[in-house]
Amino acid sequence: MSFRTRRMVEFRDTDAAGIVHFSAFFPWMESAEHEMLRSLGIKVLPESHDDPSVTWPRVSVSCDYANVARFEDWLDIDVSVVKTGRSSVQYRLAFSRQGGDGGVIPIATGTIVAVCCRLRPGGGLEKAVIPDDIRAKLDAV
Ligand SMILES: CC(C)(COP(=O)(O)OP(=O)(O)OC[C@H]1O[C@@H](n2cnc3c(N)ncnc32)[C@H](O)[C@@H]1OP(=O)(O)O)[C@@H](O)C(=O)NCCC(=O)NCCSC(=O)c1cc(O)c2ccccc2c1O
Repeated sequence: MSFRTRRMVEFRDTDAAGIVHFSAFFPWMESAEHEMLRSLGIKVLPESHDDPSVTWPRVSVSCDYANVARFEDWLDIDVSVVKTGRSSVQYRLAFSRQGGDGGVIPIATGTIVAVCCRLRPGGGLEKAVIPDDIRAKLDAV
């Protein structure tokens, strides 16, 4: 199973060559991940340092590019959980668009590894085991 969302390519996402700049994919990857977490009822960020809920700093992010995308293209983003570890979760974010013939054109594939952490007073991060209820939700994606 995966979570699907969409983004339209805005003018600001494109470069002098008229195609989506490589860096534009990273905010889309992040906001698609957050949208998926919210859809599962998982808080993206604790409200305060006293809030016992967890936070998800990333330790690795990458993106591979297969085909170009252009201004006003609609991109489908399929978010899936590749694996959950003790504290880490690896997401795959597959970008694609519809071709003129109705086929699917792969555009890019991103990977994010986030680590479940609790916020320490003062703002430090402490790695934490992914809580069972959250793991069960993530493993279903
Ligand atoms: C996050 C840390 C506190 C972890 O510390 P520690 O060194 O103890 O971690 P480990 O080495 O034990 O690894 C934990 C866990 O992750 C796996 N892992 C680590 N590195 C990689 C990697 N490169 N690739 C793949 N996997 C990796 C490792 O195998 C372990 O897996 P287990 O499942 O076995 O436990 C510490 O690393 C730290 O503080 N790092 C800096 C984090 C940081 O500053 N990141 C950039 C900014 S974070 C950010 O931008 C951000 C964006 C968001 O969208 C957020 C959304 C919601 C909340 C927060 C967000 C956020 O902070």
